[in-house]
Amino acid sequence: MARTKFVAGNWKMNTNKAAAVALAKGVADGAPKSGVEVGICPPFVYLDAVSAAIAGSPVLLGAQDVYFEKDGAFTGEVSLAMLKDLGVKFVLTGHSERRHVIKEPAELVAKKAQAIYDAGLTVVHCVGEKLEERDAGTTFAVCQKQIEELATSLTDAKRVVIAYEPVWAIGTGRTASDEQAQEVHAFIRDFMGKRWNKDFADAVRIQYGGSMKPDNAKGLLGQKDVDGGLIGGAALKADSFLAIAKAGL
Ligand SMILES: O=C[C@H](O)COP(=O)(O)O
Repeated sequence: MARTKFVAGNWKMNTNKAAAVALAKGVADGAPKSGVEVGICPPFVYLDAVSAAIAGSPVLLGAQDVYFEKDGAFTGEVSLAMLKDLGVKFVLTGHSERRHVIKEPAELVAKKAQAIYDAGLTVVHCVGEKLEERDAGTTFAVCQKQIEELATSLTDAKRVVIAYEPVWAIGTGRTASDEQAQEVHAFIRDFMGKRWNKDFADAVRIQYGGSMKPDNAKGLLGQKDVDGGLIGGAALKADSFLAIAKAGL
């Protein structure tokens, strides 16, 4: 099954309005028109400006988070309708910073993933073990439990993306080796084949995230089950982000 690679930049809580627009324009100007999908997730408050900056380009607009309710008294939250209004096509769920820093519980992650899918958008569901979990030999078990947050009623493989992000590799400069990444990606695909079915699992894209840079992207993206990347630090400069995206061609 040929899977088009998907490289997404997660800007996290970085940039200001002028920098966000300039970065978005830089990415839009240099993004490959085919062969690899490219997306960017600016902070909520810059989504509108970034949406305008990438209009007419192949770059997909993503959001870093969302709330699962449709509307109402949920102070500080942002709905899927609001995101769709601005042209958002995909939304992250279960990012390790939300799980471990913000302490978002698995039940809430699961509700968000379901709501994103039900709204017709793509879910980029992040999974990954902490260092102590890797050392304890529970990497596969942790990833499996986090994949199980997705209901099996999510059957459109085009709109389900998994991002495997070992927590010990995020923002640390310490990347999983090509072999370590491939081993977990293969496990995830195999597990998804059992939980959904093989056709679904063969079509789902599994991104790698965690200190992916231009110099290690080719090796990681060359692995059989690595279908793209979720990029943090290196996505804050258009040239390094585009170099990673082009490594996926
Ligand atoms: O969402 C992106 C990941 O957390 C990776 O971040 P990083 O590339 O800065 O390690």
